[in-house]
Amino acid sequence: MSGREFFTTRTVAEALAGFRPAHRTAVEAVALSEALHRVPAEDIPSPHALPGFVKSTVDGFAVRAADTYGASDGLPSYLDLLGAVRMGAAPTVSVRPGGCVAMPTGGVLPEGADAVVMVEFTAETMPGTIEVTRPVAPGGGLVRADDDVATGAPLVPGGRPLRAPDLGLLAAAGVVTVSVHTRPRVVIISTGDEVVPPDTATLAAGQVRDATASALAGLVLEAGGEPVLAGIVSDEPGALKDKLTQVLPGADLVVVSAGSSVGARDETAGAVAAVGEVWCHGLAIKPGKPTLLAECGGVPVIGLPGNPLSALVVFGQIGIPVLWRLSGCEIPPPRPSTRALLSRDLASAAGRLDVVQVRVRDGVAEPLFGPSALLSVLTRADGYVVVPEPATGLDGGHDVDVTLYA
Ligand SMILES: Nc1nc2c(c(=O)[nH]1)N[C@H]1C(S)=C(S)[C@@H](COP(=O)(O)OP(=O)(O)OC[C@H]3O[C@@H](n4cnc5c(N)ncnc54)[C@H](O)[C@@H]3O)O[C@H]1N2
Ligand code: MOO
Repeated sequence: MSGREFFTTRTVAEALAGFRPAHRTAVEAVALSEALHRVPAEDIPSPHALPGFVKSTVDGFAVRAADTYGASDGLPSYLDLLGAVRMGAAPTVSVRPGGCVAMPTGGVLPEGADAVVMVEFTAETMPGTIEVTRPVAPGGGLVRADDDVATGAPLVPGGRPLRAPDLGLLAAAGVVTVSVHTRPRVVIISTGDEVVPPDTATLAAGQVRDATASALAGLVLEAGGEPVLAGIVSDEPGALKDKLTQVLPGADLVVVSAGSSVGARDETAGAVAAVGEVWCHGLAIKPGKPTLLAECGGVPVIGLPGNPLSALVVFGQIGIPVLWRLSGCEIPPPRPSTRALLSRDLASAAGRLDVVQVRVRDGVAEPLFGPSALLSVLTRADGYVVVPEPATGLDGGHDVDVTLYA
């Protein structure tokens, strides 16, 4: 052990508030079919009012509301049937006092009418005469031309990933291409002389297959980024610096796993300092203390702990919020969560954020313990519980928030 230590330890809250790259990815036009989960750079205004015409919301008869006032089973109103509106076509008749026009749901309200009475409250007692047994107020049974969206009003907000209904509203307004931020290119570098590619059939003593890069690539995809696997870099002095110099020009974010601790061969801090500026080295989080945050020529660089479990936890807490910001996402999607009864006490240190993996069964959250050298804890977990920075622990027997894995 060299006697080196973490010099610039920060809390997770400080990192989320202070490690906020100014860089945003470029904007590109994409077809609606490609736009799910992409982030519009700005509000997208509606070129037209929606639905665009006064539209019946029920099957029934277009009427003048005043002609139905006081109508009841005992004392119905009788109206002359003047014609019918066809779906998808302009009305060819108008409604005069004492008259009505048959309406399908979704039809255009004819001139002269101000409401639609539902067919359930009518009967054709004689051919051409409609009996109405319930009054309808003006505006009843219809939506106005701009009730959904007014001309020029935003269809969807900028800075929020597009959801399925957003695509529907854009399509309804005839907006078939949208300007969205490009997916951040996240370059993933694994380091360590012992780390070999996952397709290595037989391991020599002490070798491990690269678990972290594949898992990080999955997290990047889930968060809307484009993972770029840049391979495994040896612990040889200078190798990581050369790799960083090579990948930085094409990267929006660089993630380096392992080599962030304080051991004699831990190279990340030196390599990053040679090409940029270290923002913090050491994060008050468990697991994941050996984390390094840096900026190299405007590109954020995250040095993750070597243990894959710790690397994934830190990427979830810090890397994904950074990725969202890079992609122009000012309104991050909420992570799925549930409330569950914590089965036992959790101890923590004040000032440190603890991320505890849990299984959730029948509303009870059972912590999964084990050294962070064991990755399978994450595959067995249903989610995690956070012990926030100010707390010294959480008491068992109380409900806690569990963030769920999708
Ligand atoms: N004296 C101290 N020693 C350690 C501390 C500390 O604070 N003081 N922290 C421990 C913690 S916690 C972790 S996490 C590790 C992090 O160290 P490094 O970031 O330098 O990572 P390595 O030592 O290179 O690797 C740790 C472990 O993970 C395995 N590994 C690395 N990369 C991969 C990969 N891509 N896929 C699968 N497994 C990987 C590596 O073989 C090691 O077993 O430091 C502790 N020590
Ligand atoms: O932080 Mo280590 O990252 O606890 O396994």
